Amino acid sequence: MTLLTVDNLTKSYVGHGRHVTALDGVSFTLAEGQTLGLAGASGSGKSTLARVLLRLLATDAGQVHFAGEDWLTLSGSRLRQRRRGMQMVFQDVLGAFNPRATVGSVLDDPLRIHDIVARAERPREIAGLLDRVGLPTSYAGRSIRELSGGQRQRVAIARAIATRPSLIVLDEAVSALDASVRRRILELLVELQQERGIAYLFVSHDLAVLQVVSHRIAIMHEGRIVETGATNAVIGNPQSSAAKALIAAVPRLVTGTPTEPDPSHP
Ligand SMILES: Nc1ncnc2c1ncn2[C@@H]1O[C@H](COP(=O)(O)OP(=O)(O)OP(=O)(O)O)[C@@H](O)[C@H]1O
Repeated sequence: MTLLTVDNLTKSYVGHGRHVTALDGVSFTLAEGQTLGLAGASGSGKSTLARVLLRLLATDAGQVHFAGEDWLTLSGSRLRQRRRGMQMVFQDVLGAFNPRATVGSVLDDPLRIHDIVARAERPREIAGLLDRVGLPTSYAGRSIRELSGGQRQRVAIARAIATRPSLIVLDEAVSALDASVRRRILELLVELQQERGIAYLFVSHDLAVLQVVSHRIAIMHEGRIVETGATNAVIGNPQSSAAKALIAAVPRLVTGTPTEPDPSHP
């Protein structure tokens, strides 16, 4: 079943005498429980697309259907209600929080705002979320600033899954992490997807990361999707010059091996 349909999205930034077309007629679909990897060089429009989908940024034109709804026209209480279905993990989303905020309060927010479980149940739910992302439950009392980058991303993932979403948009979610930490976070994401049937839109400039998690890959270049296909077809036999350039930029990429996404080979 199709979960997300993006149709002809267009977005320009205007200001300081400049006009930049960041999205130029972007269309794609994403099925339930699947991962679409969105790759592209810096400035190709990936973050703009992620922000438009999350309703953090308005689009100029185009449509999005998400979970059967006309997503970009939702507003007010209906939008607030439906946001629980689409969550995000950004490069350092927790960096935007008050650094003194505790892990427990960061996880309590979505549970309270979206009324996921009764108030009395929340501490147990928070402990379960921490445990699921591989953190000790005692971390609920720690402040965000005490955590390493990898631990922060685990909390960000726990926060994203707290509302039991059908889609998580990840924007360079593992890019700032060391290779071994990155590999373990990718494994966790793959496990969570298999367990819970969550779809991911996984934005990264790094095709080696996308190869691990993606069922399909879309390549962005100058605001357009210039190529899309099954992960190993795109990596093994790229058609566009943008895809070829991204592949050339990752020497460790395993090309020409038609296998399923495998979390043990990042
Ligand atoms: N707030 C803004 N004001 C003006 N131009 C912007 C703004 N945000 C992005 N742009 C421009 O829009 C284009 C697309 O940027 P975007 O950040 O979406 O690309 P990206 O592929 O995510 O790149 P990166 O990986 O470097 O973040 C770029 O040319 C960028 O300079």
